[in-house]
Amino acid sequence: MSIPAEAAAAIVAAGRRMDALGWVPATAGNISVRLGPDRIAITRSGRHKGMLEAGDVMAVDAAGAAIEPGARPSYETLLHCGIYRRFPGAGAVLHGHSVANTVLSRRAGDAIRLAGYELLKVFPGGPTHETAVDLPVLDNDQDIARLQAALDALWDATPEPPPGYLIRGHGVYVWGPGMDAAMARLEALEFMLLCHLEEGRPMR
Ligand SMILES: CSCCC(=O)C(=O)COP(=O)(O)O
Ligand SMILES: [Zn+2]
Repeated sequence: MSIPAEAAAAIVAAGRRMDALGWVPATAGNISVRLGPDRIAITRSGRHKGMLEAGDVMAVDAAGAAIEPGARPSYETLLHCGIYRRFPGAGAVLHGHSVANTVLSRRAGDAIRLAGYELLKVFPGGPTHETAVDLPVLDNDQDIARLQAALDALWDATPEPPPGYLIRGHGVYVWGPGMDAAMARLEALEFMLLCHLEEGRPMR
C-alpha cells in the first residue's frame, strides 16, 4: 500500500524536529499517523528518526500487522495501535527518548504530577495553569502486548487520562488529533519535564 504523501511528509518532518531537539538518539523513537479506520502509517523499525525518507514509512492495520508482506514496522507498533483503538480522536502519535523523560521516569512512582505550569494549557480539557495533570509512568517491558495490556487496565480505571504517558527508563508517548497538535503537546510536556528536572523536584 502506498502511503499518502502528506502523511509520510508529516512523519518525516516530525522525526527531523524531534532529532533537532535531541529526543530521538540513535534509532530511538517511532512516529505514526492514522490513515483510516483500519490503516496506520508508521515508521519502519530501526530507522534514525532524524534521517527519515518517505520510504521509511509503511502501513499497518489496526492490529499492527504489516500491509506489505515481510515489512517490519516499529517494534512498538502495538502501543500506537492501542492509542488509536482507545482514543478515536487520536490522529497522530509521537514517541521519543529524551534525557528529561528518561531520568524523571526512572525516579518516579506510578505518576508525575505536573502542576502550576502555564504550558498545561496545551493539554485538552481546558486546564488552566492552576490545574494539575498526573502523567502516568509504567514499568518498561519488552513484551509490548503485555505493556499495552497494562495501559488498557490503567485507562479503564482513569476517567479522562491525559494524552500521554511515560515508560520507565525508556521514553514518552504523546498523541493528538493531528501531527501539529501531537507535536505541540510533546513540546509542552518535554518543557515541563525539563523544568521538573532542573528544579530537582521530588516525584509523586
Ligand atoms: C534503539 S532504541 C530501542 C527501541 C526503541 O525503544 C524505539 O523507540 C525504536 O524502536 P523502533 O522499532 O520503532 O525503531
Ligand atoms: Zn522506544
